[in-house]
Amino acid sequence: MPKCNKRKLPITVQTQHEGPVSNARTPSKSDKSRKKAKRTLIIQEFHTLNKSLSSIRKEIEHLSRDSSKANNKTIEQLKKSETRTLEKLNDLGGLDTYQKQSLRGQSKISGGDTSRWLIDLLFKLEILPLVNKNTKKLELLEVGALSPLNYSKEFKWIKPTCIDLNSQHKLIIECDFLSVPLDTNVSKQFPCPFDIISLSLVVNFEGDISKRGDMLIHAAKLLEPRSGLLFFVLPLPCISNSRYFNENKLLEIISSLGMKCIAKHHSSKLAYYLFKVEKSFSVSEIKGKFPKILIGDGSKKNNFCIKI
Ligand SMILES: C[S@@+](CC[C@H](N)C(=O)[O-])C[C@H]1O[C@@H](n2cnc3c(N)ncnc32)[C@H](O)[C@@H]1O
Repeated sequence: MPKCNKRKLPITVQTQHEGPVSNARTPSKSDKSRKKAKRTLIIQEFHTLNKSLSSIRKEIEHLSRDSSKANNKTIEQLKKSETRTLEKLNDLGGLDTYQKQSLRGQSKISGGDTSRWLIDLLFKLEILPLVNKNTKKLELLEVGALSPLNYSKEFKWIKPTCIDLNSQHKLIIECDFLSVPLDTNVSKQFPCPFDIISLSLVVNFEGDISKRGDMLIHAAKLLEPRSGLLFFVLPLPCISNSRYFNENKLLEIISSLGMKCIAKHHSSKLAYYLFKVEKSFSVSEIKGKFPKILIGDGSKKNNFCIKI
């Protein structure tokens, strides 16, 4: 059974332990908010460094195609920046620490485990519960799973396949979503097509804007034709405050991938969507249709984008 190709992690993973936990007293409210602020800072810093690393590596790749002297000098400088960025990521504790901080903060920072929004919706849409005992369980692919138990209350109806670039549990398959094979015969680990794919706070984690587009394309291809559901969550500022992206652009991309939005919700921090597959699409027809172009400028805006 071919194993899913592991993507090289951008960092040498090195776990940093938090300071000793004192049992002497119950943590006060200010202790908790200090910890929460620290967690948020680590997560934000990790995202920023990860994004810089992606841009630096893309630039090196681009310049390496032309081996002029001037380019060689710039490449050398870029490689130094790459090393410095990797060192900073290492100092933060790497992807492992980022994930542990994200997991601890899942209920607070993300405003709750996002899977609960999906589950409530599946009940509202009468997709759950599965009333007929003989009905096959829903095959769900959870990408970027920090715990294999997010759907434990629904195990009688839902069969999750959990993956992550850096697995935190033996039930989470360590692999890159983009290498999940489309054909079940290639690997029994992945029972595609899937009824549901969860891309919750994963696409914004990827620093390369073209790979973000590739993730949406891959999700659309892996879903059950005409009924598959894509659960998609982004931090709200990605669609509400970006120079290059907004909800209209997201929905245009989704529509060109043959899907339509059947539900959405904006919390104070996150934008939740449920997209449903309606028809097939051709990758060659949509490639190049969604470039990075300025939608609206402003000093307080961010640069989030998804490119196809
Ligand atoms: C913010 S964290 C976890 C998000 C979690 N799903 C949630 O909703 O709270 C993002 C996770 O996505 C994982 N990830 C990012 N890109 C991935 C990819 N291409 N394949 C698999 N996992 C990926 C990262 O390793 C990280 O653990």
